[in-house]
Amino acid sequence: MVGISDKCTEDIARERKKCSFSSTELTHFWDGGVELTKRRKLLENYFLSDPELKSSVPLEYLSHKEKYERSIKLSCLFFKKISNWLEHNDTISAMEVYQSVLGGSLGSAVLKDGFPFAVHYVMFIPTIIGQGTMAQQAHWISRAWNLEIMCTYAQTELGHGTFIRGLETTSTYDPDTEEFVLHSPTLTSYKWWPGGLGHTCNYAVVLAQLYTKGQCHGIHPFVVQLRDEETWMPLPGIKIGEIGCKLGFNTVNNGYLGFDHVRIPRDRLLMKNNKVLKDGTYVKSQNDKLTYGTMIFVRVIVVRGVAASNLAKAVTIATRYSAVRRQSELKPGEPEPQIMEFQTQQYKLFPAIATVFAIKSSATWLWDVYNSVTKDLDQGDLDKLPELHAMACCLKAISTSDANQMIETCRFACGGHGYMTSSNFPTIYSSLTAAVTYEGENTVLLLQTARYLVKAWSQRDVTSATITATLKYLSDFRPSDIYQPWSLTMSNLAEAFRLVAAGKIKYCSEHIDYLIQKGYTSEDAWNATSIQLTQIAEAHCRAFIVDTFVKETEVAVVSEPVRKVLVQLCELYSVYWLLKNVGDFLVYSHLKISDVDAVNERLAELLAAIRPNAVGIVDSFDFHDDILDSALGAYDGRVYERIFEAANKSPLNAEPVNESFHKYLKPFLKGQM
Ligand SMILES: CC/C=C\C/C=C\C/C=C\CCCC(=O)SCCNC(=O)CCNC(=O)[C@H](O)C(C)(C)COP(=O)(O)OP(=O)(O)OC[C@H]1O[C@@H](n2cnc3c(N)ncnc32)[C@H](O)[C@@H]1OP(=O)(O)O
Ligand SMILES: Cc1cc2nc3c(=O)[nH]c(=O)nc-3n(C[C@H](O)[C@H](O)[C@H](O)COP(=O)(O)OP(=O)(O)OC[C@H]3O[C@@H](n4cnc5c(N)ncnc54)[C@H](O)[C@@H]3O)c2cc1C
Repeated sequence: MVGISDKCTEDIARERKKCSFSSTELTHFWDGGVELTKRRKLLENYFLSDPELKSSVPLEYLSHKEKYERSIKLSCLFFKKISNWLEHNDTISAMEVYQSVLGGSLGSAVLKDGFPFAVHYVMFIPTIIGQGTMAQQAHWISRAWNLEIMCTYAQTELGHGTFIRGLETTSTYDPDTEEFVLHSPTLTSYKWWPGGLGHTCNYAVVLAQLYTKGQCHGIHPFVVQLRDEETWMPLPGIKIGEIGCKLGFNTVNNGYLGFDHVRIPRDRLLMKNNKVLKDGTYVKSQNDKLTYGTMIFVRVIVVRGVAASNLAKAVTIATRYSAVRRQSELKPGEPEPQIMEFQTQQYKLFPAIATVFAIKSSATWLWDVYNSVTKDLDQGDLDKLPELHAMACCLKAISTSDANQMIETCRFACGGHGYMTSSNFPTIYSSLTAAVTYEGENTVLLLQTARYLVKAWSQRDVTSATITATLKYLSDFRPSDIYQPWSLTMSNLAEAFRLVAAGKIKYCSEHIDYLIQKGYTSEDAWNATSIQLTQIAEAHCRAFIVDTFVKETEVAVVSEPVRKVLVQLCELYSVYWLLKNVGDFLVYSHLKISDVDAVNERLAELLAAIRPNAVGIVDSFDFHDDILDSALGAYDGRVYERIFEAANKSPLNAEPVNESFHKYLKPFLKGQM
């Protein structure tokens, strides 16, 4: 084995030497500034140097029960450590610490398969903030924040996840006792999926149909105690358990929950937006969609915290591996090349790198808009809520769906070794692919954005004076019939994406109108157009992402070599997605068949231009080896030794002959069985 390691480390060191820009500078850009890089590293050092948070046996070799028990032990140690940090350091805010633990990648170094406490922070506390009165916030946030109680968010039921108006759990107000009575009338009304619900949480926000004075007012959030605070026994009338093994998230303790006429006080209804008075009178808020606010928040944080972050990990592993893995021949008789020399390999990796940066720039925009709209909502101004909802839906859907496919491609790019658990692809993939479904299944979210776009199309002339920035291209739209020469400038590419989006929105709107004229109901016309409707949401989202990425490369405060890399990635993102949907560009933009060769040429040029910098670019994501947790992707490139070390952690290798030989195999082979 001597020599292999040296060769790999030499290969990867050579890659770093030929980099044309400062990887550290790009790290600062990625983190949002030098100071933020420093703070991230400080936190990583604090947590990752603690031997208590390290596990000797890899998670995959534990039983389901052992995995859960270890996840609780590690979560407690981890969150205790967070409290200690916050007590002794005031340089980094609590919000930032929790963001890097739950929303960044740090947590995954401790609990690979997810935290059973995550929903407590990511959904329960935000729901109390968004839906609770000041008094409710004071009470519940302080209890939850101080970890006196452990909570989850129970919305989805066995029968309904998407169509939340169809939830079946009831909460009926009894004015005589000033209580609500929670009940699960059917098996399908059982809550199903909430993170930590199984055995970890003793409180939950429960979404239930509110009945008062014999009338149903739709779904509302209630804080419900599920388990005794001392004994942790389920309270009377509460039927609770864990939902069993899943593709991933096996340490998240997703649970089920049913109610048998469980009584809770009136003030457990979160009443910031809607109220029930003591006598049972219902007081409605200005917009019933405010109840859906927590979902917007999670969609917003998933874009960067889940999609960009997991894709960045996957492409770091695959790119570093491609720099040290040698295979086949490019030219007869020459030494085996690094697999990254193959153009097809570059095509698997570099668009994924570009997508990470593209998602990140849109995620930053989304987070800023979320914060500004939240402030407006607090002042009673709901004007920008529809745009935020539409953009959160399509960005969550497109970012997770791109990351899902590209993580698989990164695994393919690593050949057989990518299939090993020690590559870390299985965990990265399983935690990301869950996000395609949770917090709004992606098709459903694209249709939400499409609904907004079709409405905007019909109003584009009337509202052009006040139209929001993300829709301005609709009021500016002129069909591309008039010949204009095609050019491969970034401004022309961005314009082409807008033309495709506008052209497809126009087509869908006209198709719906046509079907209605033919006698379809508007609902049937919508359903009969829904494949194209999901595509308009994607086209709108791509145009937005390209636009945002272009603007970011223009204004980024970086050196020219770094800007050059960003511009190449931005162009690659655009050219890659153009060629993936070339038919649309031929139909709706100024692109002509005779221009397509030049676009393909440009793709090849960009791949070749990015090639020497590829390792440097993924290095700039600056993943600590413990966070990447991959035999294929560690910084030093010692791939083969790590694969071997990981294999030897298999419990089967602890003894030379397994007892099953004596019990079964031997008798079988000797014909004695
Ligand atoms: C960084 C790390 C972070 C996280 C990772 C760690 C841990 C977390 C892991 C997992 C957590 C997962 C948690 C969950 O999954 S919780 C459950 C989430 N569930 C969903 O998302 C359900 C999806 N369904 C819906 O959102 C809705 O039901 C619907 C699909 C939108 C349909 O609702 P409906 O009432 O039928 O609405 P429509 O009739 O279609 O529309 C009416 C009207 O309302 C507008 N609308 C819809 N939703 C919202 C919203 N959220 N905010 C604002 N406005 C909304 C819609 O556009 C329409 O407007 P019109 O003007 O056109 O009438
Ligand atoms: C790992 C994980 C963690 C989760 N955590 C939580 C949690 O903490 N709390 C919680 O409450 N929930 C949680 N969920 C539940 C999650 O939010 C739902 O699974 C999700 O919203 C999808 O709903 P569904 O399962 O009912 O899918 P369905 O709606 O049944 O989807 C099935 C198919 O039907 C299609 N479909 C449905 N409606 C439409 C439509 N209107 N138009 C077109 N197609 C449609 C979908 O596109 C999909 O192809 C979690 C789920 C997972 C996987």
